[in-house]
Amino acid sequence: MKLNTQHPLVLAVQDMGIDASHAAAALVGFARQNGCKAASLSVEQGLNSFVDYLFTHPPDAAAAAREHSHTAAAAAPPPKGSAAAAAASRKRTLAGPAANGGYAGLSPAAAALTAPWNAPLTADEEQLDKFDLVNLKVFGHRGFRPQQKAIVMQAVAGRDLFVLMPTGGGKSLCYQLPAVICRGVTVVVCPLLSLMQDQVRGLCLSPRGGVPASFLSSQQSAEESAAVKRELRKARPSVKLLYVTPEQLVKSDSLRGLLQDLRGRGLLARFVIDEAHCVSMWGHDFRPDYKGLKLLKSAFPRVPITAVTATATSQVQADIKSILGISSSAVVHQTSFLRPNLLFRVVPKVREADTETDQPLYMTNLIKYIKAQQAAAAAAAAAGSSTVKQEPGMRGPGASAANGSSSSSGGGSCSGIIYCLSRKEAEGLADYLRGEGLKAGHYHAGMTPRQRMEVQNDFFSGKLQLIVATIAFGMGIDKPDVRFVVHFAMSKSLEGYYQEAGRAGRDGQPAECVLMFSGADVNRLQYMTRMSLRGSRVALRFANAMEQLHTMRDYATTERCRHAQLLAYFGVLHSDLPGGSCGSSCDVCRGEVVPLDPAEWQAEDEAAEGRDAADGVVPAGDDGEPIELLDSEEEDDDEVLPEFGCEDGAEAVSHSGVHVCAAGKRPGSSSSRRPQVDGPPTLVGVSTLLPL
Ligand SMILES: Nc1ncnc2c1ncn2[C@@H]1O[C@H](COP(=O)(O)OP(=O)(O)OP(=O)(O)O)[C@@H](O)[C@H]1O
Repeated sequence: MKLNTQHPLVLAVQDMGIDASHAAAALVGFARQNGCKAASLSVEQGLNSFVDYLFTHPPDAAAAAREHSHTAAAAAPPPKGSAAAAAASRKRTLAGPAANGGYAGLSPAAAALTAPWNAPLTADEEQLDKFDLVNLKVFGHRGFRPQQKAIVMQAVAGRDLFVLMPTGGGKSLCYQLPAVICRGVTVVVCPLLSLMQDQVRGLCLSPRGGVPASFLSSQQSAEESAAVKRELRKARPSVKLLYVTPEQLVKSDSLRGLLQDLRGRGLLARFVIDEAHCVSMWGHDFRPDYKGLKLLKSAFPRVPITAVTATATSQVQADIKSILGISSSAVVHQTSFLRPNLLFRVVPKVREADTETDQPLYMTNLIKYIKAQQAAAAAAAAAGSSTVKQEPGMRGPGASAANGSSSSSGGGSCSGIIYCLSRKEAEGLADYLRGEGLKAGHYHAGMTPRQRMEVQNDFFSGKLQLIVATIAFGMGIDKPDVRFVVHFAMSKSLEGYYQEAGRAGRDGQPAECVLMFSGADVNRLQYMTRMSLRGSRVALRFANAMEQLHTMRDYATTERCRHAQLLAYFGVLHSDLPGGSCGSSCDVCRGEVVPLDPAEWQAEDEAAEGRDAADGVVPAGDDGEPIELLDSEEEDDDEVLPEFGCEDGAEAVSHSGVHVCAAGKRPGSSSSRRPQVDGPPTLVGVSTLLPL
């Protein structure tokens, strides 16, 4: 390694489990031996000093100026010609290292550069209040979206909160920003391990310097979780956000003991219940362990709670509040559910064979649709436009080939997600699309965590343009430029559909959500629901699941503004869409409905009734594979299985807490399946090299 000795070197280390400080010391020693001025400091030192600064220094220009003169006086002159010298010559240095006791051996200007949020403030920045300043410097946002700031302010004031925002609305900031500002640790309950890992990685590796975050999971090694716990026991833990699964929080006495210890020291800032709809059995993704979270209010009565979800009807909201013990008068923040940039369409899944390809017509149309989308994106990129105007007369994949041209694009890249009902269907369709020259990958819960991570990364990097997936894909996926989401088969509920479809167009640019409707798919879902939830113990849930399925079917088969139907379902039609229809953001309002054949799904419905009377038949999809209503990595999670295993080793399918045993088997308490996980290494710390 050759070092540039002209520049001082700062090694910022976040030590939360891995022994990064040893590595840092070794590197610093090496750098010094090679004539470099070098020092190490912790990333969290920078963040803490910034937060401390905000509390001790009101953001007015005079105070900032005083701080500047104080730090400037204390500063040792940085080496001439260095970046640090340039920084020191700029107007003001925000971070007061002397006051905050950090950065031994570094000049303030050099210290300021070690974490970008400590960089000198511009005159404009000095006018910002602490919320705007943290939003800008730590999260990189120039402003707040509707409701975000009010939520953040109330969180910092210690209120219980209920946050209801659509997919991609910006819910994470509503608890991550208060976590940065507030003293102590914010505990985030998160349903999926992969989601926790993504969030922690995103926070720690932020280009703006990172927010110290970590997680506890049963899939960590003992050393890793011990290191995280050791950090939490410190007088001043560096971790600002700690992610845990509901299972851990409910079942682990030692974790709760640790949290009680933090609470006793005034260092437990808040509980956040992410995907809070999982708490309610009326929600579309009920998960029994979430119900156990009712213990939080009794065990930690003074610790505020934020419940966060993208989908909750008023019944589900009431249920969540009652279970979590959030007072009914707690502030509910609900932003508009209207996503006007999304164009909703429903198209028939025409099964007749295409005479040219011998494939069902819906396959031909799907290919044409995707290629047309890509062509339009390329054309838009070539024309230097970031969007392509949605032209009347354009159709989704169920329409005739002649109409299969594109309707939306957000520029050069054209990513899409295609949701399937079963793993086999997802694999088969991805294969088929690749055969057609499309860059497609598949994703489902049957893949190893490493395989899933690879596919996800390829999708993010653009190596793959299409992901063909079961519903295992998507929660927490923050890819802004997904231009279309096609449902190859309908979802099991309208809430699920809106959440999945809502992964399109998170950047606010035009995007399409196309549902390929077929009576056969209604039948598949209906039959599987019957099989999975029948029995007296779950009678209510069964009835609820069927109602959800029928609401979904009605969405597809009713010729009424699609946006209006969705908003009415969430009970916000009048506030979000005062005119009662979107005007031009759905096939109905654009007069582009491709007619469905009512006889098809009505006949299927009756057929399903008939089949349901016949007993003991394992429901199967077109491909002969059992249909997966439910597809979650959690089925491989040994935190979940013990409570929901099946008798006699019968195969258990699990998704979001709904466990299905093979016909005739009762749910039991087997913990025999302990999966091998070969996922990516658990992230408990990061280190960053920052040359000055
Ligand atoms: N104030 C803001 N300004 C600019 N971008 C923002 C702002 N708030 C959030 N974002 C961005 O919006 C995107 C979506 O945010 P986030 O992931 O929090 O959505 P979400 O509501 O949690 O969605 P989901 O329900 O899908 O998880 C992210 O890329 C985030 O950085």
